[in-house]
Amino acid sequence: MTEAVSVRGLRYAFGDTVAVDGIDLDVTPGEIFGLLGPNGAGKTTTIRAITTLLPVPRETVTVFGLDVRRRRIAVRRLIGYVPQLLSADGALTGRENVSLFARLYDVPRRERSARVDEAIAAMGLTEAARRPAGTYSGGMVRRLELAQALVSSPQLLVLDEPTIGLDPVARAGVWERIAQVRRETGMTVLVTTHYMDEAEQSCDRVALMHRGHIRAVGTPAELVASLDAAGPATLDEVFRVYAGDDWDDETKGFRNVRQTRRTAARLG
Ligand SMILES: Nc1ncnc2c1ncn2[C@@H]1O[C@H](COP(=O)(O)OP(=O)(O)OP(=O)(O)O)[C@@H](O)[C@H]1O
Repeated sequence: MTEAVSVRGLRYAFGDTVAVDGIDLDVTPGEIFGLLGPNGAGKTTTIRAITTLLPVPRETVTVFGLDVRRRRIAVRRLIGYVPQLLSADGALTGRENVSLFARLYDVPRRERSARVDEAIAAMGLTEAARRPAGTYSGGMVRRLELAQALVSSPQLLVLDEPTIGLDPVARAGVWERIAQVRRETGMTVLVTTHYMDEAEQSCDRVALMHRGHIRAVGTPAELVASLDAAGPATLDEVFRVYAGDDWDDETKGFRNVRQTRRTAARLG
């Protein structure tokens, strides 16, 4: 089977700073895959390589079998990308914002209006679409940005920290919409986040990234089970083992978490 994303030995440095240090990664078509890690782990750099925005060597990254270096334009047509800092134009209505992207993505004129309406509806913004985006809440702006990315009907939706800075209700709303789109279209979703609880609930598989390396890959349940904790562990705890202060001494990290959990269990 052709993977939606395949990364082999990707390394990327900004001067002396090695942001990504030789990672391998496979994203299966149709899954919601979470790339998790703290600030500076290398998540955004990885995403930018996958979305053709960084010059990477040939045969290190493919998207649906297409090499991102050699087939840049074809790859871009397959991807809907919502970067961290994108923002909608507050002076335009929601619908105008999405229409702008439909034109940018070259959505055929005949289909444009229907596709704009579909993307807006998928993000639950039909009522609000006539209002200027400047009147939207943070969660609505994020959902509008998702609608912008969806209007080209991408096969791979790439989201960099889609819920950062949102309140818990708005965060849940964004994830609900992402899950719904995946259910209805079978679209592959690659998402970065540092909210472990969200990843645990919403991602089929996750990769834990730390200091440019991928430390573990699996379903949230597999990773939690791998911790061998005394009581039910959370992905947050798994992550702390891999990315916490104890990371330099892995064994000690595992022992510490187990110890903490045993103590907690004893204390009731
Ligand atoms: N344009 C750049 N120039 C120099 N260094 C950079 C640049 N972009 C990223 N870096 C460095 O590369 C490393 C990885 O950054 P990256 O943005 O990929 O991490 P991240 O996991 O996405 O974190 P964040 O969530 O904070 O964006 C960091 O040490 C960062 O300072």
